[in-house]
Amino acid sequence: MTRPDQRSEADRASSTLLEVEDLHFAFDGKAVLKGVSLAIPRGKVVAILGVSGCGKTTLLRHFGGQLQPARGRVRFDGQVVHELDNAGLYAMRRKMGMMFQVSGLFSDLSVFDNIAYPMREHTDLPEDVIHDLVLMKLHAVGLRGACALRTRELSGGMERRVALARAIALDPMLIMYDEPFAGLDPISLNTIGDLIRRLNDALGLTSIFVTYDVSESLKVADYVYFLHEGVVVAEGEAAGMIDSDDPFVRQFVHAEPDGPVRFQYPSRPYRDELELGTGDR
Ligand SMILES: Nc1ncnc2c1ncn2[C@@H]1O[C@H](COP(=O)(O)OP(=O)(O)OP(=O)(O)O)[C@@H](O)[C@H]1O
Repeated sequence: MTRPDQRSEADRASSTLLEVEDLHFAFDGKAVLKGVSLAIPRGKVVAILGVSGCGKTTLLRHFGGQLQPARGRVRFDGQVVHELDNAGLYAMRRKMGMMFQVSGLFSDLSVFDNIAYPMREHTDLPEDVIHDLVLMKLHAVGLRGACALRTRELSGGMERRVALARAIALDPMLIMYDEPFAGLDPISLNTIGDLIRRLNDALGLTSIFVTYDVSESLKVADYVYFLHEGVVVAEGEAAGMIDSDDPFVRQFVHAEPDGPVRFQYPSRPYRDELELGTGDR
């Protein structure tokens, strides 16, 4: 018989698609992640927020197994990512779609062929099926009519949408977005935010995006984590963040220039600096 505490542990594990436990990582001796723990529930849209350089991309690269943790683990769909062999990693990555800030599309291929590319590489589907699937993916992002264009002919917002269609080409369980809103005009930005939400719900995905864009995150995500100096400093339902009195959340949500995230780069006391060269007084 299953004890209630065992059952709740099992329920939690099955409702969580990706779990990060006490993750540590350093680049050349410089600690970037210092014990990050978080959980991404199946079916939800989760935002990971933090200032530029706080380690968001580094964290995503652990999710995909591109980086190995110094300590701690990432568990995806029940498997510890850094314990997988090459075949295991390959199979896991088939379940993940990724959209980067830089689209990574092939500029000399058409929009159609960019979406067809992962299908041709990773499946044995016949061309007529690939044709219909590509049009479905493009339709989902509103760009079926653009299928014959070269990607170099696209605007930044359209390029991002094509990258999104490519990220869902192989019907992933999880889709990860690295700075999906960066550098977009307000209309394209809202379009991408709206697509992240709608595709997640319509396709039964789980979505994670890392960004510094608080206002868009609070509109799109179910749950948000705040990352700062290598750890999660705050988390909660997106809907409750505007009224939060957590100092870190307040600073971020209300874009206050100073607070727990310091305006000044760490330095000696200003008075000491000013007195340099003036001799003892
Ligand atoms: N390959 C690397 N080698 C050495 N240091 C790196 C490398 N990649 C990232 N870093 C450093 O690690 C820290 C975290 O970088 P990361 O790109 O994860 O941050 P981020 O929060 O995604 O920032 P941004 O939004 O600006 O991309 C930064 O200080 C960065 O300079």
